Amino acid sequence: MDRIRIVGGNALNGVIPISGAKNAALPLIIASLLTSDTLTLENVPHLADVELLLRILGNHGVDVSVNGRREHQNGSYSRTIHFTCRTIVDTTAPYELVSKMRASFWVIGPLLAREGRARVSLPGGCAIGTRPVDLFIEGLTALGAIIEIDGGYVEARAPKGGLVGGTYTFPKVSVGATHVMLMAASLARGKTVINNAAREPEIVDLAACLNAMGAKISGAGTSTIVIEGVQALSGARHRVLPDRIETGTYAMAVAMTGGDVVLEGTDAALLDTALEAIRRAGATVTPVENGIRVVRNGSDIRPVDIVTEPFPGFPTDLQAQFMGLMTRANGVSHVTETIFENRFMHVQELARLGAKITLSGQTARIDGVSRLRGAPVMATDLRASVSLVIAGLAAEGETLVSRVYHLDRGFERLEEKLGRCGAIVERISD
Ligand SMILES: CC(=O)N[C@H]1[C@@H](OP(=O)(O)OP(=O)(O)OC[C@H]2O[C@@H](n3ccc(=O)[nH]c3=O)[C@H](O)[C@@H]2O)O[C@H](CO)[C@@H](O)[C@@H]1O
Ligand SMILES: C=C(OP(=O)(O)O)C(=O)O
Repeated sequence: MDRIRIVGGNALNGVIPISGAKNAALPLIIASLLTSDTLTLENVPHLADVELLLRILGNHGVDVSVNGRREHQNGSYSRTIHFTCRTIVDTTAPYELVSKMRASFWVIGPLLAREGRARVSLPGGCAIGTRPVDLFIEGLTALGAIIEIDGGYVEARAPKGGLVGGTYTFPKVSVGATHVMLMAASLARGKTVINNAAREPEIVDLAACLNAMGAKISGAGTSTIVIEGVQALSGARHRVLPDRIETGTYAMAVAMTGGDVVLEGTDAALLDTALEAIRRAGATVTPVENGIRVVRNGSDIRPVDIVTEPFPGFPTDLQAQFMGLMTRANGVSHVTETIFENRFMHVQELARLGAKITLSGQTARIDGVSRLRGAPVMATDLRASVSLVIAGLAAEGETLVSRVYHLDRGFERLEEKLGRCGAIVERISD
């Protein structure tokens, strides 16, 4: 199993190209199930999660053709992928595939809308909480679906004549269930109103792509989304938006090590709250043409308290990385996690590097230390694993991160991107 070896202590200087967003690419790829025409997606990142989803869609009858691999001078590459699903050949998404990644559960929306039935295994994904699917079931039921859970599978049927528009108010904000409602309601008869919808940029990106395919969605990016159902969707061409979590991760890495880096191909507006927290921690963060420049030269890292919240709040997917940064702050900070009940597994691994963190319920108190020391550590989930990389970059000596398959789910060519900016980071294949 691969490991990542880091020798800490170098500042980061240079340019880091930001890839297309994993969490936008996944629902966009799933949307290809909604049409018999070709959906073309540009800027699709090369990640384990994307490759797995391509396999899952192949199982449903989607023909996938990858082209346009384009090397950039800075080491990123985007791919253009064409998806064509003339007919859905299988409406079952099996346990073996769905249990590996939570987003694969989202195929339930298009399968149900286009074929009138879906049998989808209960999902897996990062072990960061219980992650139930009750909101998906309630939302789809509001569109007339009849749903049962049997043998670990969610079995859903549309009423005769297909899904019908309805009104659903989410009792709690859910990104995934909002994606699924957008896809399902786009092909329902009549009008759907979703209240307390997720407002994440990835929702806006999916709505834009669906509208390019002929859907009639308004209000994406606000709490109320209205969808006028249409009879069929057509093909379209759409570019995946930049990855705001990858952007924030590298911005925090620079704030941690010091240095001067331009994050290229991204947009500060996607992560205002996180960038503001990085500024308060002492880095200079400036939007520049086609990206963001992050600089910290000499100044201390200041302690900053954060609380994770749905967009536009501080993203839970940057919580572990920010905690990594705070381990070196010149004072006490607090990190409160409100989205997932078990997203603190990086705490004990950061402690191996010398971090001082105490947990009390959903809040971590971080007593900043003046130095971290390299150590063997274990990745426990996707974002936790990259928080260990950030800490390792600033630690004295060697840090060895094991279980890097977690990292490969969401960070494209991480060691190459950091290496080009002066970090000593390499992958060791045993
Ligand atoms: C592939 C992808 O885009 N994943 C992101 C997505 O995950 P995901 O879409 O799974 O996250 P949700 O927004 O649905 O989850 C938010 C909260 O709602 C709860 N919930 C959700 C659905 C449900 O039926 N019942 C329920 O109780 C969850 O357990 C969690 O506590 O949004 C999360 C929150 O920003 C991010 O951390 C993930 O990176
Ligand atoms: C938690 C994440 O992914 P997933 O929802 O697929 O587990 C993530 O991207 O940080």
